[in-house]
Amino acid sequence: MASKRYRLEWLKLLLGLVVLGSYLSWSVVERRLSVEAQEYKRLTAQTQIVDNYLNDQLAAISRVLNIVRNNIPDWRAANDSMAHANHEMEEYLKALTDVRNLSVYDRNGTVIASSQPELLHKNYQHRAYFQTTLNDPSPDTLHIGEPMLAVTGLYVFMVTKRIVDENGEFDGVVLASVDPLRFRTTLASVNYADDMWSALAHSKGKQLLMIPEQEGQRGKNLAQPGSFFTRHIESGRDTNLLTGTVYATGEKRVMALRTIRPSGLYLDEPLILAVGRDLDAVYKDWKRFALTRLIFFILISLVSCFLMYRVQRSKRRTEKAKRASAALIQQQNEQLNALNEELRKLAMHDALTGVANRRSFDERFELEWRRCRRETLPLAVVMIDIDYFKAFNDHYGHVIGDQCLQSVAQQLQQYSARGSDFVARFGGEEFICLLPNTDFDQAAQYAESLRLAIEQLNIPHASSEVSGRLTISLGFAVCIPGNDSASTELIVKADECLYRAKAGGRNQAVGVDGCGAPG
Ligand SMILES: Nc1nc2c(ncn2[C@@H]2O[C@H](COP(=O)(O)OP(=O)(O)OP(=O)(O)O)[C@@H](O)[C@H]2O)c(=O)[nH]1
Repeated sequence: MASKRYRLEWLKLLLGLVVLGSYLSWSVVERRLSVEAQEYKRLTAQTQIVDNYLNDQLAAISRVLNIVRNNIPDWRAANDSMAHANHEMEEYLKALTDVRNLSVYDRNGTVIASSQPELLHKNYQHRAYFQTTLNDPSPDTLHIGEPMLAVTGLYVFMVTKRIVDENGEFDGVVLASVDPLRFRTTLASVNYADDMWSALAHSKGKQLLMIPEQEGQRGKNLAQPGSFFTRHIESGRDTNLLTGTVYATGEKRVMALRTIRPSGLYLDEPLILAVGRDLDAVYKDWKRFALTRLIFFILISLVSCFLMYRVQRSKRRTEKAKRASAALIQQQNEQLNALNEELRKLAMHDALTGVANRRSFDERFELEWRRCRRETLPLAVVMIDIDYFKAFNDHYGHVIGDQCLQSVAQQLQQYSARGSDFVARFGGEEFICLLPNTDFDQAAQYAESLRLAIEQLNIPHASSEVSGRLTISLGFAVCIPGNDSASTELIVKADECLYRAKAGGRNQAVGVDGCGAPG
């Protein structure tokens, strides 16, 4: 029962810990989702900033290229070897912060005008950007050339537009050479944490710039299987939030990727922007949060289990002590009861002969007196005295005398076989028998049977004057009990009869019925 209660307590504790654990787990998951959502939101916002900036820049470049293209007929007509054109393009260049030079190529790829005079008359027909522009019939397309290593050792990319003559035929290329390093400040401005970097790549995969700059990153081809770049391109979406390993650096990152494709411009190849954070850094605080929750949970579990164990152990000990003391009390009670019983027996029995003592007789006599009075039944009292017992003692000694008393008592007890008959030692060598519901004749018969029974014991009594063996004299009285004072009278009468039996020669029984004379 107790162990069931203890098990129930453990079950309750376990249930409490499960609830607490669930709550803590939920709070940890919820915190992670919130961190994730917040980080994704911020990263997306950062790419938007760069997108806006590049939109403006590309739109400005497109507008300037259009202006240059529109001015070409006038510049040609001026017949000053495009000196005026070079000068104007230098002025336009000042408005374009990200552009290193503006040039005009004729249909054969030779520079006929440029903001950078040393490029004049050089031929770039073999360049991919020239060929791409040549092969695209649309004059509205803004061509974004693949990044290429410039003579300066820096990666640049060419933004070009096709020039057409009055017949719509290809007549050259207007070009802006864009220096991606000029985007450095903008890219750096979106890196709001130390672990961040942002990067810009051409849609064919070549990386233009990574901020903060890392060795060997510029010009790297990102179009590799499984790279963030490839996953973004393959998704077909303009924006993506991806986590995984960065192809270019091998770091674990969360990256926001965006295709830069300004509306209103007809770009043949967009730019791809990536802004990302180190995953460990993003979840650093969250990990600490999760760890503290875990430690808290483990501590609570350990402490509560330990306390439960201690409390139950102490309860068990108390219960055990209680049980032990209850058993002890019970044992002591039993001993006490046995002792009381012993005392009661001692108090009510004669120590030498084992039959009831005088006190016990008095109680019993009173009880039987009342009962017989109530039921109007006769009650007989027989007084028994051993003949010449003093002489017996003198002759055989007191030890044999005691044994003799025991034998007589036993014999009397045996001959008082009725359940209601009662034998007691009255004092010294005197015994008394109480016989309820016994009339005079029955009492006389009983007294005689006792006398004979003692005779039959055949106890030698060499000093007896009536016989060679032990004999007894008996006096009995019988009456139907009346008032209480008559009870003493009944015993007195039995004693008187005994006296008469002694006087009459001993070894005989003398009785009296009620208040009549002895018979
Ligand atoms: N051994 C022994 N003797 C006892 C005990 N109680 C009483 N007596 C003896 O019993 C004797 C009684 O003697 P008396 O009263 O003179 O009577 P009696 O010698 O029996 O003579 P009658 O009764 O006249 O036949 C005394 O000597 C007591 O000492 C007892 O417990 N043990």
